[in-house]
This record gives sequence, structure tokens and C-alpha cells, in this order.
Amino acid sequence: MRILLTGKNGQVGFELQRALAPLGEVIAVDQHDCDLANPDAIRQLLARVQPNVIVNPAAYTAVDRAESERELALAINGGAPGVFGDEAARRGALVVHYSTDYVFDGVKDGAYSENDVPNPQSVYGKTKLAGEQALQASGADHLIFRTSWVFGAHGGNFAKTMLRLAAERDGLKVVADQFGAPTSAALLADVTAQVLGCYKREGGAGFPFGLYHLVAGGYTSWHEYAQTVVRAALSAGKSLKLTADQVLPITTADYPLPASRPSNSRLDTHRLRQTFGLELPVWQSGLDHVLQQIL
Ligand SMILES: NC(=O)C1=CN([C@@H]2O[C@H](COP(=O)(O)OP(=O)(O)OC[C@H]3O[C@@H](n4cnc5c(N)ncnc54)[C@H](OP(=O)(O)O)[C@@H]3O)[C@@H](O)[C@H]2O)C=CC1
Ligand SMILES: Cc1cn([C@H]2C[C@H](O)[C@@H](COP(=O)(O)OP(=O)(O)O[C@H]3O[C@@H](C)C(=O)[C@@H](O)[C@H]3O)O2)c(=O)[nH]c1=O
Ligand SMILES: [Mg+2]
Repeated sequence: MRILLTGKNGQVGFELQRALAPLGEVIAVDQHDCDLANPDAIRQLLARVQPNVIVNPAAYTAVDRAESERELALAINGGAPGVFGDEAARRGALVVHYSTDYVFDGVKDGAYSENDVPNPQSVYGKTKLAGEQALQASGADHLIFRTSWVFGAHGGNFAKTMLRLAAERDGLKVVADQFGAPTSAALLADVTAQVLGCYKREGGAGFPFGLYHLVAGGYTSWHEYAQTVVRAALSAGKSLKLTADQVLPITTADYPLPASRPSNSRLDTHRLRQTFGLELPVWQSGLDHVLQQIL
């Protein structure tokens, strides 16, 4: 299997380099090798690499900046997956792509399933939904993994931001009315590799391609997540300027940002677990593992 991997220095791309290696030859690229905002550059890359599988964790992920950089975010998040899809359909390749909880408006009670209708409230969410739809419309064999609140040892994320702020400030305020599942980049990479392993063994017409929600087990609020990070850092002996009690709960209205975030980001993973016989560990176990690496 020849696997083209984009975004090799991103949180998920970095973990995928490790996880995909046993499946075949991995050709990993970054923005310098191919600018995903440029469709011709993508076509040239595919002509050169001739992959059987394209794995695309690269994306425009700056949620607030996207509100004022709509065109660029749309080219990378909405356009590139369509180009990958069109080319893959022509070449008989598989496209593996990642999307987000931010395609939902967050007003549902309970976890969102793949059958729930997206209604993104941010530019980032809208461009990610456009990417899903472009890939689906291409007719290429594809897998789309929708995930949420990604963290890893490599790259930037909320947990690392909390560690940095807790070392600088004697108080922190974090929204307590948005709920979701922090999901480790390593879990995303490992599940991707498991599913691609199935595809390698038994891929073909009957393979269950399509859209899957993929998040860690359980859920929390950003506030409780921040407190968990601070508590773990303190018990690992890290010197911080505050304790978990000094991470105060606030509402979304108390923390105005350019982009609107869903208050309910919970994703139901039933389809993925049933189809591939997988277990998804709780978010705390992935966090413990990453904090051990960072601290
Ligand atoms: N982070 C999160 O919390 C969540 C992420 N997702 C989705 O999961 C996937 C992986 O996210 P994650 O690993 O966290 O993202 P990161 O932001 O860590 O990495 C994204 C990568 O995309 C690359 N990239 C950005 N613009 C371009 C471009 N024009 N051409 C080529 N490469 C580009 C970046 O390269 P460079 O560093 O050089 O800019 C970076 O390596 C994405 O599809 C994201 O939408 C879904 C839910 C939550
Ligand atoms: C730094 C900070 C953030 N917050 C809030 C703002 C926001 O509601 C929430 C999370 O903030 P962030 O900006 O780090 O997270 P955000 O960039 O919105 O994270 C999202 O990224 C994209 C890529 C996704 O796909 C989503 O799944 C999600 O992970 O925490 C506080 O309340 N206090 C703080 O000190
Ligand atoms: Mg962010």
C-alpha cells in the first residue's frame, strides 16, 4: 500500500506517521511540499506519488482567525478534500479525511449521530462541512472521521494552553457550558490504522466506507477539562501559579470570541464501534498518557 499523508507536522499527522508505518510505504508531506489551497499543486503531488490511499489530516484549524480568513479556510478545508476525492475517484484510491464536532449547532440534547443534520455556526465549521460534502460528492471510496477537542504531545492544543497559562497567572476562567470529548491524536491515529488494516485485508465493494464519529469515551466541559489538566500537572510535580480550585467556571457569554462554538459537542460513536469492533477508551486515559509525555 502506498499511503500519502498530508499535514505531517500537525497533531494528528504526527501521530499518523507512526501509526501508519506498519501498513505500507508512507509518503508524508507538509505545506512546503504541497500547499493545499492550490488545487494544481495537489494534482501534481498525486501524479508524482501515485498513492493507493490518501490520508488527509491537514486543515485550517484556527477557529477564530477563520472568521476573517474565510477564503483561505474554505480553499484548504472545503476545496482540497474535493480535489483529493476527484483525483482518487479517477485513480481508484481511497481517501481518509477528518472533520469536526463544529459542523453541529450544539442545540441537541444528547450525543450527535451521523444521521443528525449538521448546522455549523462558525466559518471553520462551515468550511469543514463543505469539505465533507465535496469528498462525498466526488464518488471516491472514502472514510470521514468526525472528531472533537483534539490534543497531543506534538502541536498546539487547549491542554497545553492551560499548562502555559497556569504557570503564568494566579487565576484562570474557563467556560463551563460547552460539553464534548477531548480526544487524543494518538487515538485518532491508532483507530485510523486499525480501520486501514481492515481495508488492506478485505477492502473492496463490500467495505463499510463512509462517515464515522470518532471520539474518546465520556465527556466533560472545557472548565472541568482545564481543572483535570491542572490537577495532573500539580501531582506530577510541575510548578504552577494556581491550583485546580482557582480555575473558575464562566459562561460562554463571559468569554466572547469571534467564532461561535457549539454548547453540545458530544458525538455518538456507536456506528464506528459496531462496524469495526473497536473500544474507545475514556478521554482521561489519553490525557494521562499525553501529560506524562509533556510533563
Ligand atoms: N484540533 C482539534 O481540536 C480538532 C481537529 N479536527 C480535525 O482533525 C484534523 C487534524 O487536526 P489537527 O492535527 O489538530 O490540526 P493541526 O492544526 O495540528 O495541523 C493541521 C496541519 O495542516 C497543515 N496545513 C495548514 N494549512 C495548510 C496548507 N495550506 N497546505 C498544506 N498543509 C496545511 C498545517 O501545517 P502548518 O503547521 O505548516 O501550518 C498543520 O500541519 C483536521 O481535519 C481538523 O479539522 C477535528 C476536531 C477537533
Ligand atoms: C484559552 C481559554 C479558552 N476558553 C474557552 C474558549 C472556547 O470556548 C474553549 C476552547 O478554546 P480553544 O480556542 O482552545 O478551542 P477551539 O479552537 O475552539 O477548539 C476547537 O478546535 C477545532 C479545530 C475543532 O475542530 C474543535 O473540535 C475544537 O477542538 O475554551 C476559556 O474559557 N478560557 C481560556 O482561558
Ligand atoms: Mg484553537
